[in-house]
Amino acid sequence: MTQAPVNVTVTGAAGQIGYALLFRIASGQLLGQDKPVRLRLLEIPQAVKAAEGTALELEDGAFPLLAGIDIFDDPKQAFEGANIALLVGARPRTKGMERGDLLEANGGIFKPQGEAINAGAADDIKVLVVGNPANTNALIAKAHAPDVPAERFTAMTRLDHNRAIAQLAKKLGVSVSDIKKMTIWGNHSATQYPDIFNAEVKGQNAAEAVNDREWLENEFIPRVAKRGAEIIEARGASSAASAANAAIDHIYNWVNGTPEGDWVSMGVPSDGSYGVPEGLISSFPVVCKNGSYEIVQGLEINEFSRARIDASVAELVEERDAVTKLGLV
Ligand SMILES: NC(=O)C1=CN([C@@H]2O[C@H](COP(=O)(O)OP(=O)(O)OC[C@H]3O[C@@H](n4cnc5c(N)ncnc54)[C@H](O)[C@@H]3O)[C@@H](O)[C@H]2O)C=CC1
Ligand SMILES: O=C([O-])CC(=O)C(=O)O
Repeated sequence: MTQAPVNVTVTGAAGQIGYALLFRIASGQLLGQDKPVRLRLLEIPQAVKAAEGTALELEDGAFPLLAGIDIFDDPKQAFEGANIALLVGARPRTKGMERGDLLEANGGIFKPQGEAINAGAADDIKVLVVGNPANTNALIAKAHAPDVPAERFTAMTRLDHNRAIAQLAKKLGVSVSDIKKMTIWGNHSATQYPDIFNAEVKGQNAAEAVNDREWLENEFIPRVAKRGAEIIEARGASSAASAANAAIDHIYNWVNGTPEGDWVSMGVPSDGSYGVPEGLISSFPVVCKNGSYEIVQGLEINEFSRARIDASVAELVEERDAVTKLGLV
């Protein structure tokens, strides 16, 4: 081992994403093959035993980069010294639950977690919220961590980004690595907007390469935006390994940078770019370098894109207003 272990806190560690995620973190895929990690797992008391079972399996992996595993049911302890926090555990929507109930139940999780991050995380903390509704949960956590720079709170739209690349590659019969500069705008929800007007395929504009408005509007956009539901329908459970994969991609790029000539999508606090109200956690194209990110500036937004970005951002404003009313931000 070449350096001190990085503390990685993972919430919802006993869940299905947690099971797919932890082994990849332990194997060095989250941060890089030269970076040892110490896992700090947070679960609700009823699920601590299951998390302990996963920890036994992690031990059995004999991962050279895994420096230790601690399991907690108290957020204050779990986030102590955290350098990276993956907030996966959330309250899922259950039958008969209204949107307001869901936001309130998640407020009960993300408020104390934000406070715990504020109180005890390391100065270089980077937070990724995966648990849904991811953008607004990130907004709640950020609101309760006033001492942490706001830009350290991000929400996951990388799964949507990866889904969009895969669908576009399939349509054009090219490799996923031929596609660059994909963007997801807005909320991680069915209103999200996957933008191919600014994407490139082998250096050519992707919208021109596709040249099929009917496919774009009626297949590609709804397919990507509703892919979560399609997976649930097929699998009987929501995306787990692909979500874990996207979380790995998100943090890996944030820490190690994005490749030259490309960008990724991240839900980040808006600085007002592209008319998105400041402070909202919305998905943007970002370039990462030296452990930080910047929103890509100067992209052309045509009328078609503008209407879709505005619709998704309007939904984010509604969610923010709802949690403001509940006193959660
Ligand atoms: N942003 C994205 O692209 C995606 C987000 N998701 C979301 O990720 C979340 C997790 O998904 P799964 O792992 O499939 O769910 P799961 O239900 O299998 O696991 C969630 C785990 O979180 C734990 N948990 C609940 N409250 C907690 C708390 N206060 N502190 C710590 N742990 C807590 C539960 O005990 C459970 O073990 C869900 O909200 C899901 O909707 C899923 C796929 C993609
Ligand atoms: O749709 C869901 O419940 C899970 C999710 O966020 C996704 O797969 O994008």
